[in-house]
Amino acid sequence: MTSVIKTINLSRHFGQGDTLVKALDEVNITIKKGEFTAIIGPSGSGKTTLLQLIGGLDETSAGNVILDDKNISDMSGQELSDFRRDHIGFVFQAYNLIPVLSAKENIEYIMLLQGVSADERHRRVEHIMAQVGLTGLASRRPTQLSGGQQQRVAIARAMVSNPSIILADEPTANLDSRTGMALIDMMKKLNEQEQMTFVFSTHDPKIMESARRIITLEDGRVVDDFVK
Ligand SMILES: Nc1ncnc2c1ncn2[C@@H]1O[C@H](COP(=O)(O)OP(=O)(O)OP(=O)(O)O)[C@@H](O)[C@H]1O
Repeated sequence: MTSVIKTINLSRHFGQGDTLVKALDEVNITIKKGEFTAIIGPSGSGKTTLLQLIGGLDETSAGNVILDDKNISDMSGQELSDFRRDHIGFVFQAYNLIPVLSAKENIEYIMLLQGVSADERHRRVEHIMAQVGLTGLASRRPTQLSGGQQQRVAIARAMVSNPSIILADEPTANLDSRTGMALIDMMKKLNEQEQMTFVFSTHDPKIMESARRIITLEDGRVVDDFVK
């Protein structure tokens, strides 16, 4: 299998001297196409930092991130933002839904930026909304949807333009455990059907169990990497 994500001695430090925090410390991970991987670890262990660096949302202190055989650490701002748009789907708290847009418009947004035709956008939105169980809710604004439905919109939005990688930072946080599990089962199904690579962080032991690979971070280092 091809490797989609590779980190080489990836480090991210914050502060200096007495206040130096090694949020990530020489992390080497290879994730292959179609893997469904959970990143776990105690609070402050570096999960969000790792997902942000893999997604090109933050700058490395040292080391490299290779996505689809391209070194994103070498890319300029515009090149990186185009690459992100075309290769990565984000389900991040900071990238939440746009409140003034309907569910359908939120999902369509990136395809508009990509210049996808109206017919094709419509076709893809209908398809993905059915896949994530949102049929009939297209015209609702985020505030008119439950937390679980909003997360489904966020996942549909991340997946609709067929990125090779989906990065999700605690996608089930703020959901009750049944809704959280249903959401993870849906992600897993999509992962199996579409062969997209999923990497997500979680604190929830039940969610961890449903991952096929679990990478554990502690103090910015990989302390365990377990494939079922
Ligand atoms: N912008 C920043 N400035 C300074 N320190 C930071 C910054 N971002 C993260 N850190 C520190 O880096 C370490 C890793 O943080 P990170 O958010 O990646 O952890 P996490 O495993 O995602 O935690 P949580 O489970 O609580 O979300 C922490 O010690 C954190 O305080």
